[in-house]
Amino acid sequence: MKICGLSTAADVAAAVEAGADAIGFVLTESPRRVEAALARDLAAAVPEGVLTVAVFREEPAAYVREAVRATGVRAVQLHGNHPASAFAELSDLGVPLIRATSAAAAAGADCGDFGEDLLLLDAPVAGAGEPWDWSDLGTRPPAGKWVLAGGLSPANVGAAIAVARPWGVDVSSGVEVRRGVKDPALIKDFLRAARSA
Ligand SMILES: O=C(O)c1ccccc1NCC(=O)[C@H](O)[C@H](O)COP(=O)(O)O
Repeated sequence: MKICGLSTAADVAAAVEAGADAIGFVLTESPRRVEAALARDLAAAVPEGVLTVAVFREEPAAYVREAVRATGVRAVQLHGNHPASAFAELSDLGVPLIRATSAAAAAGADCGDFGEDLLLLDAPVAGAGEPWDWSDLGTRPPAGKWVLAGGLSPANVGAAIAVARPWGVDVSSGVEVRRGVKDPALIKDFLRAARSA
């Protein structure tokens, strides 16, 4: 269970306390973008058992590499149309690589096709809070570890898990009161609903 787009110490603490398995910091253009120095400080307060993830779109490998070094995050999530070589280029970082892609663009994809450690199937626009039709995934799931994202919320995550049977779930907009502003109560509700699904 990953909570993405965190930008304050209070929200990070709320996510950790409520049982998040992973926490995402957006280091690409977004209303949720955080500077590397802030991501470093927030990540430093996260216990080892919770995975910290740096989220990028199509920045060059050198930028990703430097951001990982500067922030100390323990996983990388790449959105966009990356070729397999982009993952190969980052494999020596020694952190899990997450391939985040629009499910529509990646029909029939399996985790590992591009050398990634985790496949994240998202809505066409990342971070927009738009649900999509994930019902087919229950009958034709990707092989390996995959995460459902895009328009999830405390209200729909239970039904989404029941239908799509993902390995994990990821949320951003659905635990916000407005774009970029998280609500600790919604984070708690989301994790409780996902856990009991
Ligand atoms: O959050 C963003 O603004 C963002 C911008 C660019 C690339 C990725 C971004 N977010 C990535 C995420 O992991 C989101 O949690 C995921 O797309 C689901 O978002 P939402 O539909 O808002 O729950």
